[in-house]
This record gives sequence, structure tokens and C-alpha cells, in this order.
Amino acid sequence: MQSNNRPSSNGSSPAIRLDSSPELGRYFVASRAFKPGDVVMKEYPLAAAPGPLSQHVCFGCHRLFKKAHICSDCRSPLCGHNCQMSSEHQKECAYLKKIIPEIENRQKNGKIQRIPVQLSMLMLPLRLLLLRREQPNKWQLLMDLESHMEARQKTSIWGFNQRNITPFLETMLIEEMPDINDDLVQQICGAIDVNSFEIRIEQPDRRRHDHQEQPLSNTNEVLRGTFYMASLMAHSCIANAQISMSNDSQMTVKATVPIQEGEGIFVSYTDPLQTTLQRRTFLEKGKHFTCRCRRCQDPTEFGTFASAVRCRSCTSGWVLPHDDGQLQDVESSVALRWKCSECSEEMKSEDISRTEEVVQNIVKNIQRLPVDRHLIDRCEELFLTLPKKIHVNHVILLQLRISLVHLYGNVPGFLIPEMPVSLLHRKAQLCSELLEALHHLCPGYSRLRGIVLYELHVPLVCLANRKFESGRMQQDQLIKELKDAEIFLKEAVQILIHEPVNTPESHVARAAMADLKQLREYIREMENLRRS
Ligand SMILES: C[S@@+](CC[C@H](N)C(=O)[O-])C[C@H]1O[C@@H](n2cnc3c(N)ncnc32)[C@H](O)[C@@H]1O
Repeated sequence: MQSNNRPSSNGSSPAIRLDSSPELGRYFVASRAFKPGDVVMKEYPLAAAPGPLSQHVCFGCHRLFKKAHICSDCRSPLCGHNCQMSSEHQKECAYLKKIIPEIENRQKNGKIQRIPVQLSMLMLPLRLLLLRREQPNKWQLLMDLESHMEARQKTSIWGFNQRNITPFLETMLIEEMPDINDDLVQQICGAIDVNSFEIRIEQPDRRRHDHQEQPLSNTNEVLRGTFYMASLMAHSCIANAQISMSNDSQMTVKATVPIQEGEGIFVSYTDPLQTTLQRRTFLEKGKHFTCRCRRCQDPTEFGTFASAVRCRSCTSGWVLPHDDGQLQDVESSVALRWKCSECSEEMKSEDISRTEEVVQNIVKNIQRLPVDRHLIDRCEELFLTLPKKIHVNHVILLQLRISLVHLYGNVPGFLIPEMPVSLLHRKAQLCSELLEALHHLCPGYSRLRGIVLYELHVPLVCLANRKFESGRMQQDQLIKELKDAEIFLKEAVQILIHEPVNTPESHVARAAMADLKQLREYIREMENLRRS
């Protein structure tokens, strides 16, 4: 198995082998069976750089900073003088400072964004282009990646790169790479957009509760990394493997469900908690293919109704992608036809998209409120109002459940010891509903399942204790209910234990292990008491 960034040129390894099909292009197949949690591959990127929207990531050491130290020569945002003086930065600085007059000039004419934004769009292409001279083996791997040049030529990104990326890279590199031209830059940009992965950055003083207050929020403060082996993995919205990133940018791909020898390895390029339209649109625009996975072809998404919108006409049916057995033939998400399950009223993809946007904005506005008891009340209200527009299991309401599960137990006034029985039941109910949906949408050992299982054990233990302490439960029953909670906690540990250190999930894993030890001791104590 490959365990570093030096894969064999054909991407083969004892555990996986490369195959290809007219539909998927190249993709990996298991050369042996994998169990959930087994490592499929590990890899470091060919290059990584702060994401184009990042504003607080040091261009040198890739750590987060509160206040930028701007390099006096090239204006790069750095974390301090040491990073400015590092040999890595000095090398890049020599290139970057050549373009500052041009950026400032364009900025004066209002034709360009702020300097750090402009620089962060250029960093990854620059680092990849520098491989050509400095690390020719990696350059060859990069040149082997899919970049969808033909399809991208027809999109606005091509012109954007022509105006905002190519001229600056030419100015920086023309002396040592006289043959640099727009085609080469577009190929690099295509390889980045089609193949790159986001790498989360650990907050410097992140504690367990920070994670819980900001569950799985997307942040712009990420790195983008271009990997070789991982770039050969095919997508499915119902994947059998998932990616984790350590904070030194190493990627690990692990099986989430049993994978048989000879089966394809699929990761999800999209967030499983996105609607069919959001997923398909992202894949069509960014990755240039139409997804024909089992989930995309099932209008109800395995009975979850995760993208279902309420019919405006009869108000009782659900509008779903039209199931006339032709879903696999629909070439683009825009062409999808949507039909009410009861009155057959039809809607266009644009109408569905608008409804999703309206509802998402309602939720986003509420989630911007300060984290206090009012936020919890407002989130709960959404469970009464939004099902008038979307199904109660719509992904937007699944995301809202995740937020609420983290809020209950962590917001002052709603800490576990303060929570009334009804709210402990509510937290447990939200977890159970999430687990049911995740079972269909991202089955097996998904990180999200691990986190929800961890959250579920908390109210279960607390409810059992309260009942026992108030004399409404016998000791035998208490032990039984504690053992039920232990099963959930044990699975949470099994799923999260091997997450890379310093990731939010690894913090939850550590907490779960400590809680599991404590719970087992408590169960033993109760059993001893029963015997005596
Ligand atoms: C990250 S690359 C994967 C490797 C690629 N197949 C190759 O041969 O280089 C992503 C590209 O693979 C293809 N691809 C991946 N998953 C696919 C799927 N489920 N259906 C169709 N094409 C897929 C698309 O062309 C996509 O842009």
C-alpha cells in the first residue's frame, strides 16, 4: 500500500489497483476485502496552499493567525517575522514581489480585488508550477491528472483565469519558464479545481467545547491540496470510503462499509447533507460529470425524502425528481423534471433551487445569532415552520438537527445537569432521527455517525440516572440502560479513534474514550452493589 506521496506511476498498490471505465474514467478497485475503518491509502499532497477565500492563514507555516504580519516585500499575509525570514517564504517572495506593482495598478483602476485575495488565488498554481523544475517526478504526476480543458474552455472560469491568473504567473515565471503560456496555466488550474481537496486547519487554542459550539461549520480558513493517488478516486453520493486530513496535510482514506475484493472505491466529492440538486449542480459545474449513483437515481433518496419540497399546488404531496425510469439519462440537473407525488403538479429545477435558497437563508440568518437560549428557541421554531415548505427529513433540517444536538448540553441554561427531562429526551430524539437518516445517506463508519453516537449517549445516561435516583427505576433496569448507552459510546470510539490527531473529531474521540472508561466503571460499581 502507498503510504507517502511517492506512488508508483500507474497508481497501483497491494491493496488497491487502478481500473478504468468509459463512464468513470480511471478509478480504484479493491485488491482485497476491507472492513469498515480499514485504511485504504495514505498520501501527502504534491502541493498545498491557503484556500482562495482564506484570510487568516499564514502563507508560510499554514497556521491560523489573528492579525496578519504583512511581508514588506511581497505583501503576503504571514503569522510573523520568523515566517517572513524562512527560506521557503524567501524563495516564493522573490516571485511574488514581481507582480505587486501590476496588482496595485489594477487595483487603482478597480479591476481587481484586494492584494491578499489576489495572492491567495495564485499560491497553489505557483507552487505546482514550481514543481516542474524542482521536483520533476511530482510534476509528471500532476500532468497526469484530469483537467477537463475542453469543457472548461466553454465556461466563465476560463476567461477569469486568463485575466486574473495567467498574466501574473507569466510575470513571475517567464525568466525560468519561457514557454509558460495560458494553456499550461489553464491545465494547472483545471487540475486544481477537478482534483483538489480542502484541508482543515486546527484552531490554535481549540478545546473540545469550541468544536461543540461550531459543529461542522464550513469555514473559509482552509488549505487546498492537490494529491495524486486521491485524485484518481471516483465519486459516489453513496460512498464506501471517506477521507480524513491530518493537520500536517496527510490524507487518509478509510473504508466506511465492508468493501469486497474487486469492488470500486468511491468517496463523496460533495457533502452528503446536500440536496440532489445541489450535489448534481456542483458535480456538473466543478467536476464536469453527471452523477448517476444509486442516490441520485432514487427520487426519495432511499425513502429519506432528503431533497423533497412541499407541493405548492395541493400542499400535501412532495415534489421529487420525476421518476419515469429515465433519471439516469437526464444529462444535467437543470433538465431534471420535478413532480408532485400526489397531484402530479410539475416544477422546474430553478423553482426547486429558489425554494432551497430561501429556506437555507432563513436558517443561516438564525444561525448567525449569538449562541444563547434564544438561538435554541429560534432553531426549534424552525421545526414548526419549515415543514410547510420542505420535508421534515430534508437535508436542511438534518443540518439544523446537528446544530441543535450540539447546542443542547453546551449553552448556559442548557447544560446537561440543568436540562429538564423533556429536553434530554429531545436531544436523544434529534440524535436518533439523525442516525436513521445517516444510515441511508452515508452508511457505515462516517465521522458524522461517530459524533452523533457520542452525543446520544449523554442524555441516555443522564435520563437513566435521574429515573434511578428518583426511585422510578430498579437497579437492574438502570444497568441495562447504561449498557445500551455504552454500546453507542463504544461505536463512537471505534469510528473516531483513528482520526488524525488535533482534528475536531480526534478531540471528540478522546472525550469519548474517557467517558467510556468512566461509564464502564460506573456499570461495574452498580453490578457490585447489586451482588452485595
Ligand atoms: C478526481 S478525478 C477522478 C479520476 C479520473 N476519473 C481520471 O481518470 O483522472 C474526477 C473526474 O473523474 C470523473 N468521475 C469521477 N467520478 C465519477 C462518476 N461517479 N461518474 C462519472 N464520472 C466520474 C469525472 O470526469 C471527474 O471530473
